[in-house]
Amino acid sequence: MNKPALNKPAILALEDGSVFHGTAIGADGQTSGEVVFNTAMTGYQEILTDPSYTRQIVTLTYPHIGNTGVNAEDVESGGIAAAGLVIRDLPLIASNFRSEQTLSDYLKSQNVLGIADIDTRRLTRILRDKGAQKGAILAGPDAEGEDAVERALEAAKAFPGLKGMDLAKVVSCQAPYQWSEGEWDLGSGHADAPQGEHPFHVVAFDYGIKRNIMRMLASRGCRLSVVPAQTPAAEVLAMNPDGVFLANGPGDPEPCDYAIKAIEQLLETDIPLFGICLGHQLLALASGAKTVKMSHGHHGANHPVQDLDTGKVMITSQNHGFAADESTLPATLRATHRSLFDGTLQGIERTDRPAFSFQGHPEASPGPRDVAPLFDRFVAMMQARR
Ligand SMILES: NC(=O)CC[C@H](N)C(=O)O
Repeated sequence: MNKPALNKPAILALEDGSVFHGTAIGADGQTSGEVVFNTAMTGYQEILTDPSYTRQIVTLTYPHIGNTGVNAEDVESGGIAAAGLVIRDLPLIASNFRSEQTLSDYLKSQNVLGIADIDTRRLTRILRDKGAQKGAILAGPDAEGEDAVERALEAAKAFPGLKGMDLAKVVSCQAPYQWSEGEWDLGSGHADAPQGEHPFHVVAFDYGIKRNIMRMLASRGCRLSVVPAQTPAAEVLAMNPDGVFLANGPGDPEPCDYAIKAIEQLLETDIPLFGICLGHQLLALASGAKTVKMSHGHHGANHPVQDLDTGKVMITSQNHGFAADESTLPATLRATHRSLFDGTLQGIERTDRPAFSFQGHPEASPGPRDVAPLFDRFVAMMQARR
């Protein structure tokens, strides 16, 4: 059974003074972070393990979360990265042929807090109207006692906020590694992708990289060397890459000066560059544009994004709270995509060399695949340079 037997209390408090009382479904204790809502109807496991959610507490607008349990194959990184989970209802039973553990047990085993049985519609309306909020969850014994609400509110207000926070270097790998696993398949799972005689050597900066991005590159004939976020450009060039990939990642892109400097230097070469999410924002910054903090960001799996050249609309998965500011693009950058929700810049390319980037990202197995052609484009750029 999924339901906590003892109905342990949990409290969620926001910086604006809002308080929600619910049930603890994960670890006991206290957590704080920026509270954001995600509108995806599926993929809670990919969301929780996306390193870009570091220091964020995620509430899912879809009411039933946990139905399909969790499994070892669908993780996007080594474990849960989100600072906490907020849901309406945890179903009684987790049922799926791939399920290995319940969501509740998974949260507990990773020492991550979760709160259920709260009005996530009320919460989402607050976040939509006031913007992402600093927040805190208290769960279990911490949520008991007369002063529990006061402590929760204090913890919420004490969170410093993500603006100015450099988290890429915090979540990045500490040493380089190789990646060869390809995209998931029902029969073979995550087998190593077959590589031709001359695979493209891609050096990927790990700012908080999601595994499925690496899989999509590997499945397109790339041999990946993943390097820590603070690796200098000279070290990357010494690895003789066919292309360089700039990963997604958490936090504010602006303070990542080491990354911006390395990208500036790589932009002086003719090596193709491809960036996603944080990597997109860093390419913009390294090219002379600016980034801004959005009010509640984009977090979901069905965001329409328009290709400005063809007019075609892609359905994309999104998770970002910062954005490259289109009004600051220098002459060397061209806008290629925009959000059809709110007009936010979603894609750019350099006009003077092979480099481009995109704000949305690919999800693991069930997610939208409209971004796949961007990966093909990167491979075509590397092919053209050979
Ligand atoms: N998914 C990402 O890479 C997010 C980038 C950045 N941390 C943001 O919130 O905008």
